Amino acid sequence: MILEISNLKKTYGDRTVVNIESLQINAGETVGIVGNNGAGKTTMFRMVLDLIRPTAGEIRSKGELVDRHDQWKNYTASYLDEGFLIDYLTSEEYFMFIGGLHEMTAAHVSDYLLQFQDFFNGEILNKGKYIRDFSKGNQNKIGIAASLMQNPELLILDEPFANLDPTTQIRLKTLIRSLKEERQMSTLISSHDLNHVTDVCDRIILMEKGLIIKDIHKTENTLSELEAYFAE
Ligand SMILES: Nc1ncnc2c1ncn2[C@@H]1O[C@H](COP(=O)(O)OP(=O)(O)OP(=O)(O)O)[C@@H](O)[C@H]1O
Repeated sequence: MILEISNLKKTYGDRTVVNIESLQINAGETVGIVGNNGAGKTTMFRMVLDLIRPTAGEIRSKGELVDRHDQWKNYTASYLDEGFLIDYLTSEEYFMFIGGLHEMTAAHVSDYLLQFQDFFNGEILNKGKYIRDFSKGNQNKIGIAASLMQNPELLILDEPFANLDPTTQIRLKTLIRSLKEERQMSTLISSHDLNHVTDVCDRIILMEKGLIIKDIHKTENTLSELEAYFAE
């Protein structure tokens, strides 16, 4: 079990925005989190990554409480938003910086980036631009590629398909699938794109007002089931 959540609550004032009794994520699963604006997806991710403190409850990664231990940081990578980037660096400088944190040499970083040629689609490297001057979609690509530099066992992405062009959306799905197959990587993806998320995930969790309303193992009916739910 890579992640185990129990009785997790986050309250702001008198509003409970996350209220998850129990959720378990198994190693190798690709899990999509769907739900309308304000459902609590990002807040849940922030608690899982120990970026904000729960009001109550526990989050364990491989059995260890994430707010008490650091071991999970060695195998957990994430890209939630552009706040994860360093906007006054160029993309190359940023990759070198992140690579340095993982004890990669400059040559190793350059070599690593070769596999992202398709994903970057010629828009990321050698542009002589600071990260702040890239489009949101291209910032996404930089953040996702950088998050994967540590060879994570668990990857957490917040709305990764938003702002990506259709070609890159498809390439991102291919990338996630191949990392699952090659390395048994587990992925948590929040998304408003029901098509992409049901396509790439084996399990879909539907949240509403902080609660888990459905936890579905994907079948050929899942997309239409979700579409019917959101059409109501
Ligand atoms: N720091 C905060 N103070 C007060 N309320 C907050 C805070 N952070 C989040 N919220 C509220 O918590 C609720 C859940 O927000 P969250 O961003 O987790 O939802 P989400 O499912 O990620 O939504 P979206 O699909 O719009 O990204 C929202 O109503 C939001 O306004």
